[in-house]
Amino acid sequence: MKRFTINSENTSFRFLHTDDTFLKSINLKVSSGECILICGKSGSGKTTFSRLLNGISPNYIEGDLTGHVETLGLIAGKADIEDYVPVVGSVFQNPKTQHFTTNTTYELAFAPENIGESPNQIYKRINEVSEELDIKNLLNRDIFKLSGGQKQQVTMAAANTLRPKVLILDEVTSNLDQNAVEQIKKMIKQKKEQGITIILTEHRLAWSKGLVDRYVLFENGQLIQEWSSDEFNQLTNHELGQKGLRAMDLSKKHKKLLEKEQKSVNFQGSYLLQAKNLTIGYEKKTPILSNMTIGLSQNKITGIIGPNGVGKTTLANTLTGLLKPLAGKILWHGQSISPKELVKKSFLVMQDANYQLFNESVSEEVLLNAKYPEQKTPVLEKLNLSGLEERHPMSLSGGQKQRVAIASAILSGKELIIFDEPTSGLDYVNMQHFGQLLNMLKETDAIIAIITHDVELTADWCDEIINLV
Ligand SMILES: Nc1ncnc2c1ncn2[C@@H]1O[C@H](COP(=O)(O)OP(=O)(O)OP(=O)(O)O)[C@@H](O)[C@H]1O
Ligand SMILES: Nc1ncnc2c1ncn2[C@@H]1O[C@H](COP(=O)(O)OP(=O)(O)OP(=O)(O)O)[C@@H](O)[C@H]1O
Repeated sequence: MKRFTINSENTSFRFLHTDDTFLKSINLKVSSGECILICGKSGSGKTTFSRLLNGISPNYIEGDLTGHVETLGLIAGKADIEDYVPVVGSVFQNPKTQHFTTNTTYELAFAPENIGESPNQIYKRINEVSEELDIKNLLNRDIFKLSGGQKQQVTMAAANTLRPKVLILDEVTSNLDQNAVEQIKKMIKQKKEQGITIILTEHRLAWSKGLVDRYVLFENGQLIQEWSSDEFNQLTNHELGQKGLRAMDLSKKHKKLLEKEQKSVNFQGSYLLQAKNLTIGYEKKTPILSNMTIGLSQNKITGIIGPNGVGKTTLANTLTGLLKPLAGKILWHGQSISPKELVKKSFLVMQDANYQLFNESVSEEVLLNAKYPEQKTPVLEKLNLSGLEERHPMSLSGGQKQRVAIASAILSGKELIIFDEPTSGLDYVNMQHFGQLLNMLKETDAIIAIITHDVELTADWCDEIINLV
């Protein structure tokens, strides 16, 4: 009888303290060297299922598991989490939750050290894996001082140091630029040739072309459809959209995006917020971006794009007053404005929603400092969060957390709202709804900027683009 690397038979799972079984009777068999992509709307159960494959559930995220699910002979519910460590490498949706150390090199050394390897072996592994992903420049750095994309790359490398036979990658490209995505694609191709089994859970599908053998669709905790890559490639964007999925072909959107680029700022124009000769960074000696002149308007959505580590988040921190400029001026209605005043006027939705969810329930979270509390119900409805008002924000799926942070920003009524990678956990439908909310926000005269690597979001919803290089 053929032995599968992953074998799930009638797997069902009910979260602790909940009444209903969430995952329902999942059947999936995956062979060695296969690459499977699990797609589906935000909250459909992609992460919940993948956690049964790497031991996180039910070991850490507890619940009632029935049926049978095994990964390389390790049976969920019976095997300890330590048994999975050497053979299953995982990258979680939010890299922050999985760092064990504060230095990138220590982070890569962590797993091999734990299984008692010699310093020489560890050094060799770090060397190999950082070369493979082209991240040698990120070694020996403070993890907390990395950009979002850089963190994602280090986490990807750390998941690979032990050369696991199965890789579970939860939205690994959501914060990455084109170049970094290409490195990851190259690596996955090599892994497949070596017989490694790969499970991707993704909303952005375009990058997976030519890489994935089978696509499976989750909906409301059920696996409802399966396609070969050929079958999937034949689906039109319209058909994908009907299933709540994003487009496979982004070339037209790319072109449209580049046409929108904001070439230079005309100070005669109506830029409410202007930055003149702005130099930003964390230390005077090593500025991140120098002598920039840019403007943000009311009634327009400005996309801020550029490669990983170029300084997009640093710019957002500066424009919202969290970081002092190293040189240059920020003007509001033509008048100089201090960082303290900027803080009062602005709301920054951070790249990692975990950093800004502090309350006990979704409702409390979105109403904290809300200027428009009466808009709570329609905004939550638009963001598909109705029914989750009493849930603890930390028990939500990645995309749901992201939408809670977005709802807080919209209800805050602040004059300047910057979203840092707001769509990393969002499916097609939620992305469109988010875009529609942005259009409504435009009418309130708020200044809206979006930092993103999401081509679809930028091409569809941004009126102007600031391309940082
Ligand atoms: N500990 C928990 N208790 C109760 N419900 C939970 C818990 N963790 C997750 N859920 C719910 O289970 C559902 C599936 O979540 P999951 O993270 O698997 O979704 P997902 O498809 O990966 O979504 P996303 O694309 O947003 O990451 C969501 O509705 C989520 O709120
Ligand atoms: N607290 C910090 N102290 C020092 N350097 C930092 C700090 N935070 C970020 N950096 C560095 O500043 C540079 C710009 O980072 P930033 O987060 O602004 O990039 P980004 O364009 O938003 O990248 P990404 O697309 O990967 O999110 C990076 O090289 C990063 O390593």
